[in-house]
Amino acid sequence: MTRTPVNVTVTGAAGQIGYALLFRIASGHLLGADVPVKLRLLEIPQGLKAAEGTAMELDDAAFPLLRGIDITDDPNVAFAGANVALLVGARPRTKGMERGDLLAANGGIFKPQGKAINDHAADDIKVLVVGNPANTNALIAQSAAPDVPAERFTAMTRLDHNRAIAQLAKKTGAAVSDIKRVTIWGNHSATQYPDIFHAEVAGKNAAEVVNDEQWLADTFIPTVAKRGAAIIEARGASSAASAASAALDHVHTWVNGTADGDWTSMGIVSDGSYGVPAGLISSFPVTTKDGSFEIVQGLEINEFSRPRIDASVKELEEERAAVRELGLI
Ligand SMILES: NC(=O)C1=CN([C@@H]2O[C@H](COP(=O)(O)OP(=O)(O)OC[C@H]3O[C@@H](n4cnc5c(N)ncnc54)[C@H](O)[C@@H]3O)[C@@H](O)[C@H]2O)C=CC1
Ligand SMILES: O=C([O-])CC(=O)C(=O)O
Repeated sequence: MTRTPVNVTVTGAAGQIGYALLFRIASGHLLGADVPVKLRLLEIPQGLKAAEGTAMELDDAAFPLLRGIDITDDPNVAFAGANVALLVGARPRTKGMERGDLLAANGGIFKPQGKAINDHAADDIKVLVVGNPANTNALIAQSAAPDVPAERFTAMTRLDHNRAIAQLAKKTGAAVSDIKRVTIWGNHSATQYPDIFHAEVAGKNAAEVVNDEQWLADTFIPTVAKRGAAIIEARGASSAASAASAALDHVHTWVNGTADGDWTSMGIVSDGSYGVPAGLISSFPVTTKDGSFEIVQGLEINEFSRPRIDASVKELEEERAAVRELGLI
């Protein structure tokens, strides 16, 4: 194989998502089965030993696509020449803690990382922020990287998107693969709005197939929006393998494109579409092609959806005000 390896930087590499993520990146699930990768693992000093253990296991798996692993606690080294950066390292939410509580704890991590990306990453860098609060952490990193096009900084709502597909498939008895055009709007938090009014189940409008607004309001939306908390309650730890899987989906779709007739959900810098104030990193329906994406335009937002989108966007505005106050943007 003559292809130049793609440099993939993963922060929080010794954490539980990192452990579920790295082996699948190395086996080709991030970029494709024919794309060699070099991994850069960024950890805090206390995490370096565990990251070294994971790197030993990666060696032991003898992945043909894996062309090297570097481990460091220096963001300037970790992001040097990076083509893809997965910003996972952060403090996970624990029982009873809301994402707002995490702003101050995690915000400080993302500013220096954004600056290191600005100064050292490759020109085609694509960034996915997974660490919570993901949208606002992405905003902090993006604000610290004025030389990188703002649209290269994205936040993960693909797990919410996938959760919404799974719940809709269960309700309708359809296969997951028959569900298209689900949208997550707003923040990756309990205020997010999973929207099925434009979605399809086996080619039919999903809201019409379900035909049960009470189920939408009282079951579907809260189940999807609070799924993270439900997993923590059940598992005693936050989602890890499903989060890793969604991170792979997010980047794979960004790089390789959405299927015809379908779209995905990504937290991206708003251009003002759908009344979301420009500059906020908010989740939208997007199509992707050749490594770039566009917001799906022209969707009618009905009376059920409008206040729900607005509520999540308001929360994002509050988070932005809070990190401004903390001097993080
Ligand atoms: N956007 C989403 O859909 C989801 C986001 N998450 C978030 O992902 C993040 C990671 O989750 P887990 O892997 O379960 O947490 P974890 O606690 O198992 O691992 C986090 C790792 O990050 C490392 N770390 C902390 N600060 C760092 C820094 N400045 N640089 C590099 N590494 C650093 C820690 O040492 C630790 O190894 C959490 O914020 C969690 O809330 C989790 C699930 C879904
Ligand atoms: O709720 C959490 O802290 C983890 C998370 O983001 C999710 O599972 O969606």
